[in-house]
Amino acid sequence: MPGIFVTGTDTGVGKTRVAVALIEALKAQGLRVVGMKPVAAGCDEVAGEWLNEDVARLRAAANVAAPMAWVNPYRFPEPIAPHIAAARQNTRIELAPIVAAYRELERLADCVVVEGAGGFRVPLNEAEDSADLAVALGLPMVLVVGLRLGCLNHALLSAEAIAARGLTLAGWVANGIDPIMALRAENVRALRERIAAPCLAEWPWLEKNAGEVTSAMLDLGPILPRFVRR
Ligand SMILES: Nc1ncnc2c1ncn2[C@@H]1O[C@H](COP(=O)(O)OP(=O)(O)OP(=O)(O)O)[C@@H](O)[C@H]1O
Ligand SMILES: C[C@H](N)[C@H](N)CCCCCC(=O)O
Ligand SMILES: [Mg+2]
Repeated sequence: MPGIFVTGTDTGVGKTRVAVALIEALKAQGLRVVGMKPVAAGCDEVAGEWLNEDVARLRAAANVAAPMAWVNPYRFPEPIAPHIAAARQNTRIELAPIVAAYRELERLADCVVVEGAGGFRVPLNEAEDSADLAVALGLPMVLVVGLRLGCLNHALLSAEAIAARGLTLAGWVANGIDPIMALRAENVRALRERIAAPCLAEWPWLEKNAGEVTSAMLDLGPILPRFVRR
């Protein structure tokens, strides 16, 4: 059964929010959904274990329980570039165990929502990057665009790179991460005119206490057929 790979124009652009919203929206369709964060850099120590906040949020949103080793095969304490974080722990991130963990999750659920680390070309080891992981998993992509000055270039480069790898951009989300961005609507329009894939959501800047996103905040319509059993 299929999954979806959530990437972004950068780190800190709202990928986890979108991944959680996708999980919520897919659950609302009656599907069994699990999240996956293959590589997480930046952990808190909880009861002697390293725990990453994104991983905790994806697990909390899922309606399928899965072992931590499958949901998050690689975790590193420092919130830094993953290949550097791995090297500093004398580890090398390998794609094969991630793909194997994904296959296990695929067996458990109707849909696996995978959140990448940072943007599409973030290195994972000296030779491979997040784009190679997306290709190895062969998943359709959702691109989260963090709306701020500079995002037009980052979004169009990301969309081009996704296409260049032969991957499908299933949709994108315009996420208002800058509360005082000038002419936000005009910028979103510029992206709508240039990105062929559907815009699944346009989110304003949300106050810290606005709570978690809900399934209602995402238009799953254009990508739902990918998640319905034939
Ligand atoms: N629409 C929004 N309005 C206000 N704040 C937002 C919005 N979207 C995301 N944020 C905030 O921006 C920060 C980054 O969001 P998030 O953690 O989802 O990004 P990310 O792309 O998953 O980052 P990472 O690369 O670390 O996984 C968080 O503090 C989040 O609450
Ligand atoms: C620590 C952070 N929140 C992410 N997990 C990793 C972001 C890596 C970005 C690397 C880069 O593009 O320069
Ligand atoms: Mg995240």
